Amino acid sequence: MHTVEKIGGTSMSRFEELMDTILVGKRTAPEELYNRIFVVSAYGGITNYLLEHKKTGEPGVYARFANAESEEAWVEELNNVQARMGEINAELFGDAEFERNAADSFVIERLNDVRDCMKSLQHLCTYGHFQLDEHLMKVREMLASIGEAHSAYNSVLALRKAGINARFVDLTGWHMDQPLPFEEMIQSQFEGVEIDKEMVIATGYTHCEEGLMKTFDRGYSEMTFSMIATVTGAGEAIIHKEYHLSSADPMLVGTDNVVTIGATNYDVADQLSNLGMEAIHPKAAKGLRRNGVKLRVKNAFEPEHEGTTISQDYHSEAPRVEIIAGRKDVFGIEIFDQEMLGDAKYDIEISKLLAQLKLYVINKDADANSITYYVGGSRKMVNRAANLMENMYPEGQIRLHNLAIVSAIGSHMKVKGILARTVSALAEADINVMALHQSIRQVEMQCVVSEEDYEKAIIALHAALIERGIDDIGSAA
Ligand SMILES: Nc1ncnc2c1ncn2[C@@H]1O[C@H](COP(=O)(O)OP(=O)(O)O)[C@@H](O)[C@H]1O
Ligand SMILES: N[C@@H](CC(=O)OP(=O)(O)O)C(=O)O
Repeated sequence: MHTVEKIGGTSMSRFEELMDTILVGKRTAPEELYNRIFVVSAYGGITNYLLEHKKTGEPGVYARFANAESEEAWVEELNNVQARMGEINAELFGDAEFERNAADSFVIERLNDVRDCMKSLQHLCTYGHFQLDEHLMKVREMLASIGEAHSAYNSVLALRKAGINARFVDLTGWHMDQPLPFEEMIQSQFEGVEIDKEMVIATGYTHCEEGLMKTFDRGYSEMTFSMIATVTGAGEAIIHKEYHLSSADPMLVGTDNVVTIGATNYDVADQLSNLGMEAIHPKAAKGLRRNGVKLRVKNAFEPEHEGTTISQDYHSEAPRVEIIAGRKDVFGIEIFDQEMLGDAKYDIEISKLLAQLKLYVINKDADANSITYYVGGSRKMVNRAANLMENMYPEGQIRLHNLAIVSAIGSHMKVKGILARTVSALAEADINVMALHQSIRQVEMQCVVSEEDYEKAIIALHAALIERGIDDIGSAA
């Protein structure tokens, strides 16, 4: 039985180490090397430059093109991407002339194609019969796909150079006549692949009728990964990350202080992804669950470690907080209006507006005459939302706050006193809790703090709720 294994962008940026761990290492026998399909993401940061920064919304090539900035602005950004890709190729292949030339020519060709398409489109849209808006999604898809084509193609070059029978499965549909539905596209591209004799490196991007970005947006490589696992009937699906899935971000709390999560469930994974830390794309989990494919998250650089199994029915036996997660760069958009009392229209209209502006609502809270939306996105879009809200509700007062959300998450937290312990840990660290959310399901407790308190709050919560533990808290609520 084979496995399907996804390698995230952060890990792809440490490719040489991957060769020694999950890709080749000490494996020599075909049964050790093959029967593994790898699905790769673009190198860390590349999709941000091609589209826009995933968290801050800072514009990349796509955003500059879509915002109708001058041609120079997006062309310059595209040239920067080309230069960055060239640097990655140089770092990876150094003096290996054949591979380096092949890698450079590959990306230059694709970037030239997309540059030509975008210029032609811009020209076409100077005629009133053609509207840029109608074609933007295609441009977005095309640009995104280059990130994954680049990293997959390079991986095959490096593996072949090391004597591995590697095969490039290009799902980007470049020069394809007609897009196929998602599942069919994967089926067709895997026809004739001999997984027991070839190490497949597939692009995390799939060109398909539905539009991968349109349907799933960022983090889409996990959708490709999940579809490949179900279509090819994998025994196990593995996500390789830079660290073990840990009790908090090891970069923030320190690798020695965090503990590795041995097992968790999809509910916890969804809370993480709502905060932007994608243990697994929520929609990708669905396909795997339905088809009974086992899922595991592993540290790409510690291949011997079992990692974390994710299942539907895992629940911690003892009540405890399992993960401290959070998000910086959160904007609180607050509207106060005395007319609001008892009128549901405000919330409906503002939610619609925020969705139109593609601002991601992480959470919201309300009292009698105010609602605050906690959103992620670019400052520019948040300002636009605030201006539009001012026009919609001239009597209302709109305020923006720079915030962070810190959250304690667990599969079994329905116990008395746990919320009090969370809040007092922050108070003891001299952090003001500006808002607090706990839903009745009690899978997470979110504390809204000022942006500058983010790191301090994560460290304080981890120390109080995980390092010191909550053993003395017991009875179920
Ligand atoms: N609870 C956590 N466990 C592990 N890593 C975390 C956690 N929270 C945040 N991170 C951070 O996530 C970063 C990116 O992880 P990863 O998922 O490998 O990226 P990618 O999306 O590129 O696959 C890591 O560098 C780590 O600092
Ligand atoms: N590179 C894409 C797709 C993806 O899934 O990436 P990652 O596995 O690095 O989150 C993105 O940034 O959205």
